[in-house]
Amino acid sequence: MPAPDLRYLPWPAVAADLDAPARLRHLVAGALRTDRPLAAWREPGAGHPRLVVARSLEATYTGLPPALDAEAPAGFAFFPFRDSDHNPALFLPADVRYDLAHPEAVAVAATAARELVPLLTAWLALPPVAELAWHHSPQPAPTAATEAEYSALVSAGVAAIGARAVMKVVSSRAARRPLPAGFDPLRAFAKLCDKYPRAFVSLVSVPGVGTWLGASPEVLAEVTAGGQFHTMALAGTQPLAPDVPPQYAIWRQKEIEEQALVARYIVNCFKQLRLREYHETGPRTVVAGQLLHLRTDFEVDLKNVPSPASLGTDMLRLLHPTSAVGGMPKAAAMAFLQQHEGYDRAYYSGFLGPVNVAAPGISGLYVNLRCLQVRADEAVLYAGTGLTEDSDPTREWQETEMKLQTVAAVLN
Ligand SMILES: C=C(O[C@@H]1C=C(C(=O)O)C=C[C@H]1O)C(=O)O
Repeated sequence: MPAPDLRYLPWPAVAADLDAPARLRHLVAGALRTDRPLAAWREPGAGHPRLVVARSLEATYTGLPPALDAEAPAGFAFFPFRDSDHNPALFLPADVRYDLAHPEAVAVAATAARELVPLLTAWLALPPVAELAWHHSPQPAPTAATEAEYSALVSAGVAAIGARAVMKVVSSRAARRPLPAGFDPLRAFAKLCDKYPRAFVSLVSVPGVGTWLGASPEVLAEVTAGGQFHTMALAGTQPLAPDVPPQYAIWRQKEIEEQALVARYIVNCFKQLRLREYHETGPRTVVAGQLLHLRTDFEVDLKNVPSPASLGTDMLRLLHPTSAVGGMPKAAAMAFLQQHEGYDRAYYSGFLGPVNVAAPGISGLYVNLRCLQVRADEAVLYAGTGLTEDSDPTREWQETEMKLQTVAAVLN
């Protein structure tokens, strides 16, 4: 159904014969050429991706996490682990939208139509280009930890837990890999969509910030068409064994405790909001690419809560960064990471996703995991592991190696 606040532009002659993905490329080329921020994503289980292009970089700067209610502006949130000048919190207003399920037109927000329709008409009329000029971060590439360095970080984490400075902390590292010749982020995005149908697959490119690709298994805060709020406690990792059905996976005490801490953290957030009416399902074993995790789902029927419009917003502000990516207690874990981790996570383990794009009142924010940053001549990949008192540095290194494989699939 056409929305009243959108104008639909038909494709000009140069794009008339292009198929839906080629039209996506054509729009992305125009956005990159005119230095506009863009985000493409494919929701878990969805058949088609969507794209938003923001009218300008300035329009994307936001000091706060997005509001998750039907009245809030439509757009795509791209939030760092820690908000800073280098890694600003962004919200790309959905000024230009393209849904590959409806490839016949491009939608422009009525509020931006006067400025954007003439510009968009001009870029869409240009001939399609072969090479796209992706945005790269001006920051130096982060230091990639060696196995010895990562082991020292894990040992420091275990010592901090032993000394009762923290209960849980999630250490992480960056890994640098050369980009294969002719690496094409849009093709990599399509490959991630095919390979990981149950992941939230994303490609974000913002001037002065850079280009990020990912396939996340973890919902941070979701508000569905049926009026449900959903979040999850995801933790514990083991490789998917080829001949063992996931429901037969056996978990060690360490993983069970680690995941239970994340679940408890979510319950505490509900308590802070004095919310008692929620459904908890799990923990159960779920598949994420070549890995298994333990997951508990939390569902709230927004019809049954006193302030349905603000629950999503309030929960998002309490949840990020969850103990699945930071630790517990939150402040102590964040202080530990700041002091010991030794690199800038940037947008890794932040969150991202659409707000009110599919329709007002529908949002899906995911934790930015299993992701990489595309730089001019290399990719930076990120992975972390939840530590408890029993963590073993060699195993934790291997776990990060396994997690890196998810997104490294596009570098082969
Ligand atoms: C931190 C990451 O993953 C998180 C940590 C997990 C763990 O410690 O087992 C599992 C899933 C995620 O919540 C990552 O993928 O980098």
